[in-house]
Amino acid sequence: MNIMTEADVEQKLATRTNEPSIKMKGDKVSVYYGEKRALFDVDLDVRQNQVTALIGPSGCGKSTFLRCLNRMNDTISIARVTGKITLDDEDIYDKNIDVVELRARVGMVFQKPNPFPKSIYENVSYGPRIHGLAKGKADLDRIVESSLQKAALWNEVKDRLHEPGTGLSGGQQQRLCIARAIAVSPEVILMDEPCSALDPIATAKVEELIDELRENYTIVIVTHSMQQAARVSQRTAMFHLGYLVEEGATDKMFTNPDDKRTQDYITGRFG
Ligand SMILES: Nc1ncnc2c1ncn2[C@@H]1O[C@H](COP(=O)(O)OP(=O)(O)OP(=O)(O)O)[C@@H](O)[C@H]1O
Repeated sequence: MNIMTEADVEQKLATRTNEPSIKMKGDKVSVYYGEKRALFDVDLDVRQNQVTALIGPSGCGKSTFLRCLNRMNDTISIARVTGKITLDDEDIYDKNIDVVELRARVGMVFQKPNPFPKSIYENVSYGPRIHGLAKGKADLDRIVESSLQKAALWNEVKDRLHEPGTGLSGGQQQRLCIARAIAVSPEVILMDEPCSALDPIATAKVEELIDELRENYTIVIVTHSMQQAARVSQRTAMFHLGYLVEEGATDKMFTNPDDKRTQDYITGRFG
């Protein structure tokens, strides 16, 4: 007998309604930092090949939720996560999950560009090397080039691959960090305010890149900029005081949200 899994059913329903399928699913996710509870029973789906923006006032739990998606909260000793998070229907908090492999499948780009103090080439080739993804030097060269191409940085750095990554401009460094994330062929890319340290021109470039990356990756982005959320995302999730207030199509969230708190936040009444 052919038994359908929950993911099969979702895929079927998604096809029928023309909705992208669900890549990651948060089910009653709560996070505690010691005694303090930072997230309260968050149910949130992340759809395949879409950009999901997490918005809300400072301290509402956006980054905390983002870090749950690749178990970065494991690195914070006082953090405790409850509830369930799946990636393609697989529980990422299961004891058999290899966290290093999970973080290759669900990559992360941080607020401040953080290239290693190594060459541009080494920044991008490090991940594929330690994950054994290249079959020799030529293959590694190919991965480095294609990752830099996909991060829209190749033309600017192809003649200086062996110079330090830290010598690039802020915007270039952030695209280098995106290339580094892409190099291990992730399925999901998490971005925590990736443009907050960039000037408007570099920000526009990264936003354009995010839109292109959506074709091949699923993206979740934390942003303080309402304009950015509206420009780059298809879905928006609004957080407030550790609760998910509402989630929906970005167009609707910015024109006709259901919750007054969303309305107040997007119109700049608080936050
Ligand atoms: N490492 C930590 N240790 C203790 N408390 C933390 C830690 N990280 C976050 N918190 C607390 O958890 C709550 C949610 O923080 P979080 O950084 O997730 O919010 P945020 O919405 O991303 O905020 P911001 O927009 O300011 O970055 C806050 O009250 C914060 O002080």
